Amino acid sequence: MNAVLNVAKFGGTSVATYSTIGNCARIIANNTNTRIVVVSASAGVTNHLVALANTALTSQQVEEIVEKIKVIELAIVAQLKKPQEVKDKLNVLLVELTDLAKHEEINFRDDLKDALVSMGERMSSLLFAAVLREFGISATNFDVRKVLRTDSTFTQAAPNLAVIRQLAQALLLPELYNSVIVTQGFVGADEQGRTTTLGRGGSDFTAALLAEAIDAQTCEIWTDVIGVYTTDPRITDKARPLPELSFEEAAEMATFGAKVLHPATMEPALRQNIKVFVGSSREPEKGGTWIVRDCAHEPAYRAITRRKDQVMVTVKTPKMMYAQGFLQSVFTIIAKHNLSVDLVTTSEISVSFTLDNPPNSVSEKMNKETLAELTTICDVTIEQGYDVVTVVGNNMHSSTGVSSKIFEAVTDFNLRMICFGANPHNLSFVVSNTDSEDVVKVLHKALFE
Ligand SMILES: Nc1ncnc2c1ncn2[C@@H]1O[C@H](COP(=O)(O)OP(=O)(O)O)[C@@H](O)[C@H]1O
Ligand SMILES: N[C@@H](CC(=O)OP(=O)(O)O)C(=O)O
Repeated sequence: MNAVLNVAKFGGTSVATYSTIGNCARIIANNTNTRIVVVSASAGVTNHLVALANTALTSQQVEEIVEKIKVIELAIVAQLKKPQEVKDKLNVLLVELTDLAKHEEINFRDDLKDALVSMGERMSSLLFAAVLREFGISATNFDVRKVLRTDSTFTQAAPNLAVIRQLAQALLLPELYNSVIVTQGFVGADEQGRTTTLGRGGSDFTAALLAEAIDAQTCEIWTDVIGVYTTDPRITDKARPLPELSFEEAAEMATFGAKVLHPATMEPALRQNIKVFVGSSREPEKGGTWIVRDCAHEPAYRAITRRKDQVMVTVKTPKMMYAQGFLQSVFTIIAKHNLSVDLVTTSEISVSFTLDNPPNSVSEKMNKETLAELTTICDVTIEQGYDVVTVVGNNMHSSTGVSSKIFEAVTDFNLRMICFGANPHNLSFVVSNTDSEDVVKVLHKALFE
């Protein structure tokens, strides 16, 4: 067995067509250490599946969406030289998908939703392995549910690290001698064997978890950009790729909106010191970003991120001046509903905090329930229409002149809340969603151009 193991993850755009999978095949062939390949669903497929799972649709609308998924999958099959065996297996999966989509309880049962939404990765991994074999790479499609044990929090499942390690060492490691293992990102199974998912964008997390479980030294995230940039290149064409980042900086960027990485990806990397590479599967020769424990440089400003759709909650009670347990009661309610609070400020009688509010998600429903419960103990004001813009860097709170440069840049904007992170890597602003793009641009100009 290779002394050095690499896990390579390919995202939705890399797995979109026969030709983009061909690019991935060349990347895999170029690194003999790559023994596990984690794939996402082909671009667009998970969105279609989420629509099927979460929307009340007529049977004709269901048929139309299923048809769109079939078109994506069958376009890949159509280019295989020997399609028949794969076609038969794909048809079995498409029948399972259609049955789930038509299930009368699909919009109400999270276990069924996860079973349905996982189908994208189950199909793409089948096709991906077949394309690899046509490129002369010995490849086997492996059902990740045999090893990726999670709890039963459907749609946002949490991994059971000890069981994953044990199962991966027993079932996955021996397989790596024979061929490259192609498996599904984003998908897991609970103790009863029911399919779970790790939350949108969770394939990066799967790759890092499997890398940790098999003691891999590196984990590659292949996507549609040539690394992690100073800010989302879709916001400004002045954004530039970063050669190097620390685990902490990357975790902060992911948490505060850099979609290129799932927020939990850095946890396994940090625990086991696994170097993470981010690069473009279309242009691998252009290099990418290495995320490592110790960087050669720790600049004051590394990057700017934006996290959209934040809800700002202010809770107020005159009792706070006397009641020591008030803050605890508020955060107990928040924790009970599994909501994560990002930014917090307090005054004598009020506390303001932001909650993430992605549309059409479970947390939107939970937000409503949480707020109803909060109103039983205090006055609650909810403000919507905010984004959080974050400057990620190092020692921003203690270096002279660093924060003043940031504040000077944003002086023309109304800043609803300002927060230095509890760690030295983060300075965040809550701003109106109509301003956030401009705030990112002026900060980028001031700090990086
Ligand atoms: N700081 C950043 N650096 C690079 N890409 C970023 C950053 N912030 C946001 N992105 C966005 O992340 C996208 C890649 O993530 P994603 O679409 O989830 O890819 P994949 O499907 O390969 O997982 C890029 O196209 C880019 O627009
Ligand atoms: N397919 C899932 C998981 C994922 O990580 O996808 P991607 O790597 O394309 O962001 C999603 O769309 O959420």
